[in-house]
Amino acid sequence: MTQPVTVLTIAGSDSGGGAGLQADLKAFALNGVFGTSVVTVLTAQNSAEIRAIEKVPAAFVQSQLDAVLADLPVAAVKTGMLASEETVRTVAANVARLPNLVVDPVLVSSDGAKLFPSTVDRAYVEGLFPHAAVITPNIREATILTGREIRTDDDLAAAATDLGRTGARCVVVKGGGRPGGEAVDAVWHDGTVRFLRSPWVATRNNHGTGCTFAATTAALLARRVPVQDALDEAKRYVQAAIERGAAWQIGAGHGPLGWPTAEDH
Ligand SMILES: Nc1ncnc2c1ncn2[C@@H]1O[C@H](COP(=O)(O)OP(=O)(O)OP(=O)(O)O)[C@@H](O)[C@H]1O
Ligand SMILES: Cc1ncc(COP(=O)(O)O)c(N)n1
Repeated sequence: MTQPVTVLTIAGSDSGGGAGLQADLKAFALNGVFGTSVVTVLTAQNSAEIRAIEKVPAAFVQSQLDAVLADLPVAAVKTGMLASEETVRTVAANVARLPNLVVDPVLVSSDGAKLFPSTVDRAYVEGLFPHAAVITPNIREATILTGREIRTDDDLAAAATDLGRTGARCVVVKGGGRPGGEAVDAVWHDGTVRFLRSPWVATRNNHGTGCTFAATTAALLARRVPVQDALDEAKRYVQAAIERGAAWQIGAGHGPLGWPTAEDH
C-alpha cells in the first residue's frame, strides 16, 4: 500500500480555524500528505481580529520539534507565525533537520499593522531565509523586508529580486492584497523573475490565503514536485479554495477558504 509522505508545519494556532496551523493541516490533507504540527503561539482570534497572542516558550518549541523529528519521516516543512526572535532563532538552529523548508514570514496582521518588533524581521533574514527552499512574503511583509514601496508588477519583481539576495533559493512576493482584476505574485528563481496570475475572486473570505499557499507548496515539494511546478499548482489550489468558500457565511469578518476537489484545480 502506498504511504503518504509526512509534512511539518511550525506555526501558530488560530482559534477561529481559518488561518495558522488549522489552515495548514487542512491544506496538507487536501493535497495528499500527512500533517504534523509544532505550535509556536496561541492566538485568541476570530474572523474579524487577533485579540491576544500567547507565545509558547522557545524551549518547548524545541521539545516539540525533537519529538516529531525523532519519530516521523518529515519530507518538507512550512513555517508560519513564529512571533519572537528567540523562536525564529530556535527554528534556525534546527535547519539542517528541516528539508524542503518553506518560510512564510508572518510579520503583519491582515489590516497591515506590524505584529512584532524589527528584531524578528532580522532573525528571519539572518537565520531562516538563507536555508529556505521558498520564502513567501506578502506585499506588506516584502515592504518591511526591503524598504521598497510596492505598487506595480515591476515593484513586485524588484522586491522579489532584492529578497533573492538573502540566500533563499526561491522567493514569491504575493501581491494578493492589491486591488485589481488579477491576483499577481512575483516569483524569483535562479536569477530570473516570472509572475503567477489568477483571476481575482471578489469575496471577504480570504482568511488563511497566505498560510494555504505556503502549506500547499510544502506538501507538493514533499511529493517531489519541482519547485516551479509546485508554485503553479499551489496558486491553482488557493484560487480553487477561495472560489469554493466564496459564498460561505462563517463569522462576521474575513471567513475561511473552502475545500476544493481535485477536479477544481
Ligand atoms: N481574492 C483573491 N482572489 C484570488 N487570489 C487571491 C485572493 N486573495 C489572495 N489571493 C492569492 O492567494 C495567495 C496568498 O496571498 P496573500 O497576499 O493573500 O497572502 P497573505 O497576505 O499572506 O494572506 P492574508 O492577506 O490573508 O494575510 C496569493 O497567490 C494571492 O495572489
Ligand atoms: C496563527 C496565525 N498564523 C498566521 C496568520 C496569517 O494568516 P494569512 O496571512 O494566511 O491570512 C494568522 N492570521 N494567524
